[in-house]
Amino acid sequence: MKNIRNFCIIAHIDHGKSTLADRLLDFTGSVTEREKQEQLLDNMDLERERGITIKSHAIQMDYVHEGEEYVLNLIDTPGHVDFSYEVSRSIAACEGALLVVDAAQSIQAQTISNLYLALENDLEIIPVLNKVDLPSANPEEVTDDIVDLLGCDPSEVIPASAKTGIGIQEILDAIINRIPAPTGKVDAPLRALIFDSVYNPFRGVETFFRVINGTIKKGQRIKFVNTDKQYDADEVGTLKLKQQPKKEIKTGDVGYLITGIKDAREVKVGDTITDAENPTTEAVAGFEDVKPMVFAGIYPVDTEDYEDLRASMEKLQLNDASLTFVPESSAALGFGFRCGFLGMLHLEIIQERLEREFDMTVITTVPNVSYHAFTNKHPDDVILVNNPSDLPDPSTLNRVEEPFIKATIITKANYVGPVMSLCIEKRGEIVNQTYLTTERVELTFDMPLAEIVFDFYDRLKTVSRGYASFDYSPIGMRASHLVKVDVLLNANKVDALSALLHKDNAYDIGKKMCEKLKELIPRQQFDIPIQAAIGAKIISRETVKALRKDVTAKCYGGDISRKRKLLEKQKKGKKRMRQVGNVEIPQEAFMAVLKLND
Ligand SMILES: Nc1nc2c(ncn2[C@@H]2O[C@H](COP(=O)(O)OP(=O)(O)OP(=O)(O)O)[C@@H](O)[C@H]2O)c(=O)[nH]1
Repeated sequence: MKNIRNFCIIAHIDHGKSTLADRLLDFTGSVTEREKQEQLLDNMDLERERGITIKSHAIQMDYVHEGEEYVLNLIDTPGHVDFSYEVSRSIAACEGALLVVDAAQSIQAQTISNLYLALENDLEIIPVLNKVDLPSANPEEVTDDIVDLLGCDPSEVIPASAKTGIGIQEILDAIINRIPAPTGKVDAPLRALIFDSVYNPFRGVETFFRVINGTIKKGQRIKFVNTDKQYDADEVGTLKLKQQPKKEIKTGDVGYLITGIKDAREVKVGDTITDAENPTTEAVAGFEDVKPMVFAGIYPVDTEDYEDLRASMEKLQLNDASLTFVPESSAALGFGFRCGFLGMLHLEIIQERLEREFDMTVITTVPNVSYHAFTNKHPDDVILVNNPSDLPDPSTLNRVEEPFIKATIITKANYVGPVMSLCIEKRGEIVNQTYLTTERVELTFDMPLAEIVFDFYDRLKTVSRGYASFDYSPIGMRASHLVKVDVLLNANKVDALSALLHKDNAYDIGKKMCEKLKELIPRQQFDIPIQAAIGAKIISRETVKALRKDVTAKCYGGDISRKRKLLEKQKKGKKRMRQVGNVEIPQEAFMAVLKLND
């Protein structure tokens, strides 16, 4: 045990975690020349393309330091706020963390939120000043920022470049000298923390764990404490670039487990693995079920594809346990699903995976958060509103509550004004303002989560010219005054375009929505009135003017098959459009409310 080091890399998004991980693997000879590929750990296609880490992964390196052999377990963590629960579990599996800070960008919101997570878990922090090779790097100033933040000595900050390899040796030495070896009871009953799992279509779910006490052996009968299910450990092993089966994994070490589980929902990150016959009395603390934060409807473009869509969603869920869905129907779109996501990025990823991996073309409706409604008749019973159409009739409504978050924004002093006005416009209340240095300010707001879902992040980037970073955590439900704004196209209510909005914004957003829809809905053979309404009251109106062109007009007389061909061609061009009543609505229109400021 004394020669094991378990560590993770924490950083703000794009500060170079994955690149640094690659360099460490290189340096320790954990990858052969052939296996070398940019961003080795991001092995999902989508991860590569977007250059972000979606799932955490672990990898083991062997390293010889002053003649002694060491095993280094690196746990790579995702940087985006949608996946922060996974970061917290990865952190709980380590004794130390490399805190990577970009030498040009300095400390950002997620640097701080991840650092707090690491400190809560008593991790040894090794600050790494990355990207010192950049011409725009500002090493002295950023080192000062790090020293201020951590209260450490400037000499503890390691200047490095994950790109050119500067400082890698120093980082490895620091991992061995500064991070404590794991402690744990070798003879105690098995107690292991699940920090991640991935779905493998051939082998079932692969579970990644860190042994806290005892040993896990191949063939052992084991139990997951929180789900209370038992399995046989068909295979256990360590995580080199490829998995290496082993007879057992001992206290302090990190490994993988295969039990033939086919459904990702059975394996919960944060759960405890123990021996079925001789279970541990204490589960690893802090287990929580991941809750979806954002909901949206997903519908097939072609109503006939509903069953295919269901099958695809089921398969996707086997592989992404944080996705939830229930069937719903919409008068406008027919049958589909109301899906729950961790955040907007997660929503985008699911939509893209449905298209790429399952060849499904889908329409996504306006995302909303989950509200709590209470009626006058049963003022104590919560009605969950995950869909605008679930909101009880306003006349029977006692009150509505919406989820609030604590938002932390770090920006430059010059941009405090615009950032504050944006947050206040988004119904935020300032809680705190701290100068981290003379240049950099940390602002804390209580804000409704719903306001973050709608275009907040993009606007924050714009008002701060990119110099603002943002992080949030939920702080519970608070009373709110909501109204449902409906949209009527050609006098037909399109339920899939309805949105729940705060009373004060409803008129303004309703008006902007009509204007935006006017841009997005293609002109057709007739005038299309677009109206926004609250209840029976119309609050805004626009019109899409009629178009006179008829694609088949030129085909007078002649062969009917030519006409069909033209219509066929036109239909292809109409992909991702839905016919509602007699109006064709493109996919963008369903998301119009998110793009009101474009
Ligand atoms: N010049 C320079 N660029 C670097 C260095 N380290 C990383 N980069 C670049 O910075 C960008 C982001 O690096 P990543 O390693 O993907 O960042 P990350 O923190 O893993 O990002 P997420 O996985 O999305 O959280 C990439 O374009 C890297 O090539 C460095 O030391 N010097």
